[in-house]
Parts: sequence; C-alpha cells; structure tokens
Amino acid sequence: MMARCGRVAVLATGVLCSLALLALLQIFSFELSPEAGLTSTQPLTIERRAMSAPSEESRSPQHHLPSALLIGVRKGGTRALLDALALHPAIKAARREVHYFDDETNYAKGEEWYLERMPLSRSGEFTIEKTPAYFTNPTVPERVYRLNPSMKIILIVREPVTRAISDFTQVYYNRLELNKSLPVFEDLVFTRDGKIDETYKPLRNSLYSTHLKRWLRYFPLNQILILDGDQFVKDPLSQLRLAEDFLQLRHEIRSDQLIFNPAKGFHCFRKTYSSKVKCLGRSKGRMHRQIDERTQHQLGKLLRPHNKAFYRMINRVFDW
Ligand SMILES: Nc1ncnc2c1ncn2[C@@H]1O[C@H](COP(=O)(O)OS(=O)(=O)O)[C@@H](OP(=O)(O)O)[C@H]1O
Repeated sequence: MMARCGRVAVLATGVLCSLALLALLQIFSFELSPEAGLTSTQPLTIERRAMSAPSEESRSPQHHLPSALLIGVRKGGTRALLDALALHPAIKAARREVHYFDDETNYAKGEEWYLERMPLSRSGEFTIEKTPAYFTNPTVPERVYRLNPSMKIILIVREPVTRAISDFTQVYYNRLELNKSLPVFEDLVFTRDGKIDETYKPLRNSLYSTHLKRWLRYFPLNQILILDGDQFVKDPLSQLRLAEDFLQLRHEIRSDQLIFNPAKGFHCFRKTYSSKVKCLGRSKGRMHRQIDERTQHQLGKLLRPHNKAFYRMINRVFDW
C-alpha cells in the first residue's frame, strides 16, 4: 500500500513538473517573438528563436569589394598563389585579372563596375583580386588607398633575373604568335654603356624597390605581405600559411590539396578529395628563352643594388 502511494506521488510530481515546464516554455516562446505568432512550445522552436536569425546578407551571397589585393609581381607565381588561396573555404577569388586600378577606362567606370566583377560571397568571407600590373603602375597605390586604406596587400616576388627572363619569354611568345621580328634579350636589357635599361618593362618589373617605394607612401609595411615565389614553388604550404595568418584566417588549406606533378615540376590543386586536380595552363612554367650564363651573371650584378634597397625597405633579405 505504502509502495503504491509512493509511485502515485512520483507520477503526480512528474506530471506537475511537465505542466510547469510547458507553461514556462510557452511564456518564453511568446516573449521572444510575439509578432511571429508561433505557439509551438517544442524545444526546437525555442532553440531556433533563441539564436539570432540569419540576416539577408549572410543568407544570399552578394558581390563584395576585395579586402585583399594580390598586386604582383608579374611572373612571380601570382596565378598559382591565387588558385591555392582559393582552396581556403573563406576565400573568394576573382578568377580574372580585373585591371581596375591600372586601366584608365576601367577606373573611369567606377566602383560599381569593380564590384560587379567580384565573385559572390557571404559576409565573413574574404574577397581577393589579383592583377600583377598593380605593383608596377605608379597611379595604383593612391587609388587603392582612396578605395580602402585598410586594404591588405600581398606581393609575391621571385629571383629578379629569372623573373625578367620569364617576362621576356612571355613577350617573345606573344611576338611569335603575332609573327613579329624576335627581340634579342641582351639588346633590350642593357644600354649601350653597359648599364641596365630601366625603361625596358620586362626588366623594370624586376626593380622591386622602385615599385615598393610608392606603395609604402600609402601603406605601412605591416599591411603588405611579401611572399617568396621561389619558396612557393618548392613548398607552397609554407607561403600559404603566411598568407592565412596575414589575412587572419584559420589554417584550412591542407597539404593533400596540393599535389606535386613531376612532369610539370609544379604543384597542382584540388578543392576536395573527389574533385578534379587542376594544374595551371601551358603558359605557366614553360621553357624560358635560352640566355647566356654570362649575361645572366652580369644582369644579376647590376640588379644587386636594387635588391639591397628592397631588403632595406622590408627589413629582410633574400638570397639573390
Ligand atoms: N603551381 C604552379 N604551376 C605553374 N606555375 C607556377 C606554379 N607555382 C609557381 N609558378 C610560377 O608562376 C609563374 C607565372 O607567374 P604568374 O602567374 O605571376 O604570371 S603572370 O604575371 O600572371 O603572367 C611561372 O613562371 P614561368 O616558369 O617563368 O612560366 C611559374 O614559375
């Protein structure tokens, strides 16, 4: 008899407690959203309503102006770096070079035009654009600053003699396609009195200090990440980690997304295990024009003062 009474008491307490809980839940739900007219007292409803509802912005992807620019250097490995950065789930990269800040016609079209060329992204994601011409065009730093003084700037550099030969090779191939007379490297990079011809663009692009000086007038050094393009070829993850840190993103690019292709001598990329491995096209990592060893040595010697000026600017040395 006693045991039966006890069981009834426990049962009654349980029912009372459930009723009290239900009443509480109803009040809670009503207080959270009276206008929604939701009468459900199920915990799921409460859980959803207790969290802030996703804003329109975070639900539908939109175009956002870039928060980071990969400004160059031409032939420094900018395409590979951009593709590798795009493996990060929070990075949205503009596929094409937009040439907004360096091209007068594009710049005149204004910010809306630029915005429309950006990939769709959600808030919290990071939009990045690369145009290597930005690094060397004198009008660009001020224009970038005017758009966004907090813009994060990324520059990937490469040993400057090889970079100049790569740049020259590109011009050479373009000429080949156009059937124009083929240039001779030595005639273009040296002046008659044996100096370097700083006006010859494929060489001028290797004068890193000349170009960086202009950027430093608008952006402090800690807003400019300088990556090592030669190191990036050997060990891409080392440079990608630096970029993730600089962009204040978690380390989410994984080594299994970077697949070395022995035939190409470069890494190729894949987003997920099941996605296709993508290598860069034939114009990246192609055979350079054969340039005499002595010419290369002489060019390296003449570029050294420029390299040293660059090291002083960035408080760091490379082995060139
Ligand atoms: N993963 C991978 N695949 C292919 N190529 C790679 C890669 N990583 C770096 N590189 C180097 O990128 C060089 C081309 O640089 P850019 O992409 O900056 O060239 S461009 O300025 O956009 O034309 C290209 O230069 P060249 O070898 O002189 O063609 C490569 O050395």
